Amino acid sequence: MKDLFLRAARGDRTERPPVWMMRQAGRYLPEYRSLREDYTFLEAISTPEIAAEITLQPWERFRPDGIVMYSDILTVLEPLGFSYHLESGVGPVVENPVESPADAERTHEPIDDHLPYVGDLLEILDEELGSDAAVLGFTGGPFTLAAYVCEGTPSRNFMAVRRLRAEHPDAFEALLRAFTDTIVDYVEYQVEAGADAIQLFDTYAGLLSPADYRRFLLPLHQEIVDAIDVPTIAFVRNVSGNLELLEETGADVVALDWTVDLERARAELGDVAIQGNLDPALLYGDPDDVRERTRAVIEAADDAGHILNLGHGVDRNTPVENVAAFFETAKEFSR
Ligand SMILES: Cc1c2[nH]c(c1CCC(=O)O)Cc1[nH]c(c(CCC(=O)O)c1C)Cc1[nH]c(c(CCC(=O)O)c1C)Cc1[nH]c(c(C)c1CCC(=O)O)C2
Repeated sequence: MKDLFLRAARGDRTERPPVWMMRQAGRYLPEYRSLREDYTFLEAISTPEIAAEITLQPWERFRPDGIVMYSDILTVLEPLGFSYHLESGVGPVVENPVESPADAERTHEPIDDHLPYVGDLLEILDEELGSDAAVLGFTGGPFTLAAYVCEGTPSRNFMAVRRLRAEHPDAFEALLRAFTDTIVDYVEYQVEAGADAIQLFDTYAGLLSPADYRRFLLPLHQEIVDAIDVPTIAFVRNVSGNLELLEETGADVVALDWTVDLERARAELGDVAIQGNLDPALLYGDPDDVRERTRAVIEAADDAGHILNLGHGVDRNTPVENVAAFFETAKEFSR
């Protein structure tokens, strides 16, 4: 329910935790795989009716409290003049990556000119779901997008952007600035189109040292959060030792990966709402274990607002029955 989702996002301890799952629309669902046979990824995300159908597939099965629009963080590359395509077995490939400091100096074209399909999708979802579920928009964060356009392909350690920070700190800052300006316009556009909440996925920002994070990135996260008039969720992986960096963004909800102990997080973070954090790999196990471990997450997060989620996206071959067990455990919980 939308109301339950929004109450928890604002920090209320709710009768049960609202629940959604990162990547809940996607490859673990047979109906998704079948629809994708007819469309490429970029066709699917840029055709509002198809994207809406995909977004609503998990809604039809599990009735989660939050529905995340089917899209990708890389769509904002287009207004900034980057081109990319999805290569099977590799992932998205940026055709004109950042290779020199001059490539980092960019201005963006209007969001509306490039991404009208995102607004159309949010409008369809808002109309379909009404008060039944919160519609979640999202954006990639400046560091994660910068990491991707410097590297050009998926990477384990994104050395190219970290090298840019060391060799050409001004260019590094200019690139983060260009993404932040684009992101601010993009999130305002999503809220206008009907998003009930926005998640900031700066997934890779934990690759920065805490000092660099604080210096280069935190003010930009704050700027993005400030621009959003609906509840915001901040997600960064691998920052378990520095959770205050997420709280200081000013986001309503701090999203945690599964390496964070929730009881410790509660103690460190006080009353801010938290989201997470079951290890997605546990969904390959026995359904009874999934239920037990999910209940343990709910109980550990007990004292203030909690939105139940995984610690990152659901993996592509996850048994649907375990996804169902996860959602059911949240819905059956009561306090
Ligand atoms: C770098 C990056 C990308 N995408 C993303 C990142 C940041 C890091 C992270 O949080 O994982 C994040 C992302 N990707 C997607 C979302 C939507 C939100 C959500 O569903 O929770 C978000 C927030 C959908 C998607 N993005 C993509 C899919 C899969 C599409 C398909 O193959 O059917 C989905 C559902 C494609 C994509 N897009 C990207 C990659 C690397 C891939 C391939 C992934 C893979 O092959 O496992 C770029």
